[in-house]
Amino acid sequence: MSVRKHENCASGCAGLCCLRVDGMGVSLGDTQLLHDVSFHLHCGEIVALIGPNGAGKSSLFKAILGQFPHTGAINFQRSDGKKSRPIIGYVPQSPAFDRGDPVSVLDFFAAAVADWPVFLPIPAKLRARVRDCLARTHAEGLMDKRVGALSGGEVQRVLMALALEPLPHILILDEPLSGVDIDGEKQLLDMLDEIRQTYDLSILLSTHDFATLEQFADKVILLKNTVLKVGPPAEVLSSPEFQDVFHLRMGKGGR
Ligand SMILES: Nc1ncnc2c1ncn2[C@@H]1O[C@H](COP(=O)(O)OP(=O)(O)OP(=O)(O)O)[C@@H](O)[C@H]1O
Repeated sequence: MSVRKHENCASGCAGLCCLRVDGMGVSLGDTQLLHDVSFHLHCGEIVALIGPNGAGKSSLFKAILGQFPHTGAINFQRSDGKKSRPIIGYVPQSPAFDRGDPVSVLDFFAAAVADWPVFLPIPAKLRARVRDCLARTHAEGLMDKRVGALSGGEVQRVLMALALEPLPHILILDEPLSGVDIDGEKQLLDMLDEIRQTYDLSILLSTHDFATLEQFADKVILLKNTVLKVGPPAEVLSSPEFQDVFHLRMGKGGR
């Protein structure tokens, strides 16, 4: 299922490792949010991070982004085998625009990618660049819409387009499916698959929507302050760890 074009990755993980987290811990003040977190994100993979509220999913993302201090190691393996800082595209949890916000998607995007003041007319060249960026997530038709008038799915497509400029090595999405209806969810998941194939990047996302995991995720990480289980969706969803964390009582016949 995965598109793995980085055959030349030098070492570890059968030469396909993209992001490697080893024994990572995160503490804020006296509170330890994460401990002994280890996992690999392979090139071209879509990996879903699941866990109950407060499990530390957003904190894990923030540590990878360098926003939270951490212990342990977070390494990125480039396709030429060297270690370096990756470009990471990030869409935070529940970003919302004020419903009355008069700023257009074009204005918002131009301000974000080119520091262009919203009160100045946007030159044709910048407009074309914004259109091209939005086209990566099929959101170019939203360019002249007010950001406050976007649906949940449309907000995600615009913010994902922003996270893809410049094209990152890793795309991190914090609960991209929340606030998105069933049709929008299908569109977003199809788009994620298209993005990873087109741009050859790895995607790490958190979700509480377990029903769709088998459709799109190559691998699932079950987190509750540490990694409890990693594996293909079906394996994690049927694991005792998953049942314990979500207080499920399964009969002998499973589901
Ligand atoms: N900046 C912060 N300062 C102090 N505690 C924090 C901070 N950010 C998160 N926490 C705490 O860390 C714990 C993990 O929070 P986090 O947001 O990472 O969990 P989560 O798995 O993303 O939860 P949810 O599924 O509800 O979004 C929570 O108890 C939270 O209160």
